[in-house]
Amino acid sequence: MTRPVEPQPSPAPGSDLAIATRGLTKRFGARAAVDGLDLLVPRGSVYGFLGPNGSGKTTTIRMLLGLVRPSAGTSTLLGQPVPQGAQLVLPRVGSLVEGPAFHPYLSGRANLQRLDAADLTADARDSRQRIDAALDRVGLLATAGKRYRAYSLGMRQRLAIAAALLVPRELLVLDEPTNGLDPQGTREVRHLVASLASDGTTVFVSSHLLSEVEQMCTHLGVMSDGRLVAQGSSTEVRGGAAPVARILTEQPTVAARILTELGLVGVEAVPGGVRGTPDGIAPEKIVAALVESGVGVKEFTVSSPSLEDLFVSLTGEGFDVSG
Ligand SMILES: Nc1ncnc2c1ncn2[C@@H]1O[C@H](COP(=O)(O)OP(=O)(O)OP(=O)(O)O)[C@@H](O)[C@H]1O
Repeated sequence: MTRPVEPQPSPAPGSDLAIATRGLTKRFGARAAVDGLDLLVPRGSVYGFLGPNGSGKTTTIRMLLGLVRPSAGTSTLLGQPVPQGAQLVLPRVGSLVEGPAFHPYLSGRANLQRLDAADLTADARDSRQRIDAALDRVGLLATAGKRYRAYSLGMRQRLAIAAALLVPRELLVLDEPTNGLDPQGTREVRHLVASLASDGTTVFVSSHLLSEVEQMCTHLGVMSDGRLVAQGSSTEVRGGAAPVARILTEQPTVAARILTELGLVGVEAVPGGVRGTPDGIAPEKIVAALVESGVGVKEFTVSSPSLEDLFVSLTGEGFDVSG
């Protein structure tokens, strides 16, 4: 049996991390839904937890929040081990996993009042102030008197986030917050996440929609089949993708031979020409070699693959980029 880690009263080493896991694993029967995850989520980041459906994102979030017991591994939230220190840290963590059940015939404000009243740790005397602050934070103060059923999809999701903000939070964990939203609702949630992050709240947001994550995240973690296949700042993750040289020419066979002789990697034919990974070979050297061999170069470009190309190569699956 492993020794339980004691809750720590003061920030632990590594407290610059809002979330840290080591070997976090969840098995359902013989199958590992989450397999040996080492998450590193810096405080103050907006961390996009990306992966196709079924790759293990929700199971990971449920373990982080103490909703499901890991089969192996450890986690800390805001420097506290979970589940051991959960009672100390979870009040500082807001989450949106399945979303609260709202009453359609009550107003946004009345719905928050019900949730606030159910929180036995909250002082009832400050209820009005707390609810107004949460509504204001998500931009719903002016429409707080409208019935929930009259809210747009984006307003409903913002109200769900307001419910998570009834007490001040250092970390927000949002599971697919724009799932099922229309483009306007998606924009509203995206702006809200950006504005929460600008106040210093760390946001951990899962998504299978690349377009969402790309625009709002400072850091990315990419899941594929239960494993974390890439992690780091958005720049670092992008930097992991080698640039590709593309040459438009009417002599693709000769061009391909020259590129291969020069040492480019993965040289292949593309419509109208060839492409390959320069692997450190200077662009001017490539062009010079082609021209010296009499290859007519109509166009030459060196570019990094798009984030989508990268994810397809990491996960073997396409991402829905429609937003
Ligand atoms: N309670 C459970 N019992 C058995 N298998 C489960 C259970 N919960 C999840 N799984 C399986 O674990 C895998 C990961 O599921 P999970 O919901 O974590 O993925 P996800 O990345 O969040 O995908 P989605 O966006 O579709 O929810 C899936 O194959 C799922 O069927």
